[in-house]
Amino acid sequence: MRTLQVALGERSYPIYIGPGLLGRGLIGEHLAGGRALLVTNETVAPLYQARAAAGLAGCDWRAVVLPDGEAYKTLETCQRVYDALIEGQFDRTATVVALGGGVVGDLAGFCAATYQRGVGYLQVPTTLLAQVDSAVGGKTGVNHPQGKNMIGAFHQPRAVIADTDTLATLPERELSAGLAEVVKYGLIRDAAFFDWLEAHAEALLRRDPAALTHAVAESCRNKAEVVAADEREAGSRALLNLGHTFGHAIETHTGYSGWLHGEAVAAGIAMAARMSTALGWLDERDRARTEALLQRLRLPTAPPPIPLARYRALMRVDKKVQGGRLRLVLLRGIGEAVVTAEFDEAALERTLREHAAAD
Ligand SMILES: NC(=O)c1ccc[n+]([C@@H]2O[C@H](COP(=O)([O-])OP(=O)(O)OC[C@H]3O[C@@H](n4cnc5c(N)ncnc54)[C@H](O)[C@@H]3O)[C@@H](O)[C@H]2O)c1
Ligand SMILES: O=C(O)C(=O)C[C@@H](O)[C@H](O)[C@H](O)COP(=O)(O)O
Ligand SMILES: [Zn+2]
Repeated sequence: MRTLQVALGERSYPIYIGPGLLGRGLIGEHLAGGRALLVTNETVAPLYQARAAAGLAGCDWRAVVLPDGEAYKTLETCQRVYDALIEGQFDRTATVVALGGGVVGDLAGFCAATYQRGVGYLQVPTTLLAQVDSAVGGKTGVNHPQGKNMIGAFHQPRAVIADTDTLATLPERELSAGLAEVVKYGLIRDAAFFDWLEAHAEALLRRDPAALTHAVAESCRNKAEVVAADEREAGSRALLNLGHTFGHAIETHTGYSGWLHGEAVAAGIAMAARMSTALGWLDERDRARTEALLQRLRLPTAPPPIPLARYRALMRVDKKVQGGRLRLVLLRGIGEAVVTAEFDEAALERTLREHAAAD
């Protein structure tokens, strides 16, 4: 087992990474003596609820099983979690245990942040995307029909327990989606990790355990450092949004179904790279390396056709907009990104026009 730490003073917490962690009692050890509500979904429950129950042996807990899918990451679904907490007479010593992918983690974390003005929660991620990204850092929330993650709260978990055995049952498409966020860390701050990903793309796709564990651990290390430096995204944390302004627009446009978050982020990263090259900031060789790696990982590098005016409007529904000005994460090189509003609009226009549908 690897253990990392997210260093946030009194809100610091461990990230455990390794095989066989679900049944090892780690969940029970982090309940701080209170009762637990396990939040999971209809796909994950039959696969892993029994193993999580072994990790909760001797504890007082119950479960709520939600419908599966990004389209259910809504306030309406939160209501089901609140109902379970109230019907189960959970008090402020309760711990919410999020067992599942990023949808379950974001939603259960938000319920924990808001139930009785805030109770503790544990992230027990079972997708690659959740293990490398969403379980770490305390961004919780749900979608609004007009914009991704528009309702939410910063609320750090008490621990992250990433059992890498769960990745064995992940559909191939979901594995690739998680790899999009892994590539992101290489691009924004870790050129050596990007080189490693180029050398190990096939090993990752065939789920070589050592390669997957390394990818999870290096991703968590990078994310923990970024979050520790800027917990509430006053500045540098926004780099973790590489590709997301383009990508969230795809997810909203498609009604949170059809495109996976990681797929939309991959297309968004490729678009951010093209725009960076159009601005003269990223050389063509590094842009081509970026696109080639995403493609080898079986990820899309272009958005679906979206009318230009709609794409522009969707991109403005973004938490990085300040004073009406769009800010984007753009690349200066592999391993070097900036968040900026200072770019030539023509480069953005050109990037959007390349793929736009007729208005
Ligand atoms: N909070 C953050 O910092 C952050 C970061 C990145 C992404 N996100 C959010 O995370 C979400 C995407 O997360 P995701 O990619 O995990 O999607 P997801 O939660 O929808 O999970 C993907 C699919 O895999 C299934 N699944 C989960 N574990 C499985 C397993 N071990 N075996 C088989 N199937 C399994 C799920 O039921 C689902 O059908 C988006 O809502 C995104 O906005 C949040
Ligand atoms: O943790 C962060 O910060 C991120 O930006 C990670 C992203 O991968 C994630 O998709 C996040 O939810 C996007 O944040 P948002 O603030 O743009 O909704
Ligand atoms: Zn993301």
